[in-house]
Amino acid sequence: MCGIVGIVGRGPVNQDLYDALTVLQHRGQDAAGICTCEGARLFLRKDNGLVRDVFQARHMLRLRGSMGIGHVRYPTAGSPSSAEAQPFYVNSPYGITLAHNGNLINARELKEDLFRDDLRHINTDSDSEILLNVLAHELQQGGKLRATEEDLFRAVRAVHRRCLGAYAAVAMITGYGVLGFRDPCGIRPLVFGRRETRDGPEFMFASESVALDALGFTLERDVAPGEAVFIDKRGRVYVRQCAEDPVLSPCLFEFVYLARPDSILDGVSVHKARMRMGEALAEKILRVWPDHDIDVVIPIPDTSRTAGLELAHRLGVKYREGFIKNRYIGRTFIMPGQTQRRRSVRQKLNAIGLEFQGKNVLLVDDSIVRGTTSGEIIRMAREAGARKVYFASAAPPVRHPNVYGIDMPAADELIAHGRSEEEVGRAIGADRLIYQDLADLVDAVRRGNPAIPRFDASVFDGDYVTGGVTEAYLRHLKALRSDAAKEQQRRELEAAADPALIDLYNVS
Ligand SMILES: O=P(O)(O)OC[C@H]1O[C@H](OP(=O)(O)OP(=O)(O)O)[C@H](O)[C@@H]1O
Ligand SMILES: NC(=O)CC[C@H](N)C(=O)O
Ligand SMILES: [Mg+2]
Repeated sequence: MCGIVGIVGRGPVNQDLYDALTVLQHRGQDAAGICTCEGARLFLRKDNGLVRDVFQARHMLRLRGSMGIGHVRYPTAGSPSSAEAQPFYVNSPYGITLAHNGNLINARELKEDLFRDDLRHINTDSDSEILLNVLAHELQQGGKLRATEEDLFRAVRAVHRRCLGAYAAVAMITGYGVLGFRDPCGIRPLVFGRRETRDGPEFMFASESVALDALGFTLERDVAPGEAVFIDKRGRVYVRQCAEDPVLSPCLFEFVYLARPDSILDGVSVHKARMRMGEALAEKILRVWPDHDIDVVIPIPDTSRTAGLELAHRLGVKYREGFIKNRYIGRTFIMPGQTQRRRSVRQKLNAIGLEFQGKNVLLVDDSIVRGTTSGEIIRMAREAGARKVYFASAAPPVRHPNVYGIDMPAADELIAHGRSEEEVGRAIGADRLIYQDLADLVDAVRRGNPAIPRFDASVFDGDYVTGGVTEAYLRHLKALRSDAAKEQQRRELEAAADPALIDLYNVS
């Protein structure tokens, strides 16, 4: 996932965009970018790094204008080069910049079509640059000097016809306004909100509602799957359903891990959904292991805390914070390489010995993906003197690659791939491992909004809601993005004398 934001304001928006990105930092730690618009002029600053490192005071001063978009990146396509940081820009027509969360499955075919039929050059390996150019091409088809909102909606309709995969996006049309749209399955989240000022209302799009809260915007609603919402620079809002058969199918993993607990996505409070996950997991433990001998429940910070607390409560067992997290180390799962992830777990978490000594502990995590965290943490619990180390996961086994914006490209990097639950338990070194059932996980989320017709649960069940995910595609993805392939990319980038950024003039 990545985090995206777009604001149409009444005064300068640079600080608000910056603040919103810091609140969305948990969705992407690799690169950050902001593009603002003043009159007919765009200002862009993007680079690799955390938000606080990418934007210095001198950049902020130059990001002028009362509308803009921003992005924090967690790459799922292309390379980690700063040239693939977002927003992306294309000059024709109108000067469009775009920030994207998700992943296009048919990026290869689209790139070929853009080159052969649409005569468009794509300069990077990022699927987001492709999405932008499809949108731009379709807008250009209108052949007008100035686009209307109808032209924008027509272009989004064509994007839906051509693009396959997950895309929640914000696009800024220079001097005109900001457009937010979501793929027909609504896999990745996108909300918009409003803030009243003396000069009139201001509007904001964001991946998660928490960014609206932080900036004093009131959540209006989620952008519906397939829908496009356009806010022009005067603050007029235009809304249109642009997909023929939209079916809301949000990614379950957003609720398990990706989103912040204080967000509300598609009407579901992430915090409450995680509490229900903990309850359901406790019920399962009581069902399959009624005579358990668990002395204490210990969550693995941060994400599993909410589920862990409820689980302990329902089991009637003590809950203790046995691991302390170094608050200056980010999320390990979304780090780019396995060596870095493994090292970071040890640096990030430290055990408080007395919570473990001589006890049978149940460690709880929200999910086990590559098994980096669980394996390391179980070792730490034993070193701290635990007698028995049990492990519970608030999500079912992750056995299939993700193709919709989470960087899990190769099945064989997932610890549960090709392994039974018992085998995973042995592989991570647990005395017993309990996984949530998929039906219980779905129920825990759906109870927050019973109107959600289905979820993308592909990492658990291998059923990809958009269709079109072939064996050949999965092989292609693995070849491009396995840990080994990424390591190679990283080395090549480092070796390049000047990984120059060929893009819109970048504020330096
Ligand atoms: O099996 P793995 O491949 O290790 O992935 C799963 C772990 O990674 C995530 O934690 P992370 O450190 O990213 O973030 P958090 O602090 O939000 O829990 C997640 O919460 C699990 O703990
Ligand atoms: N995680 C995401 O949403 C990634 C967006 C886009 N595919 C990129 O790699 O930059
Ligand atoms: Mg974690």
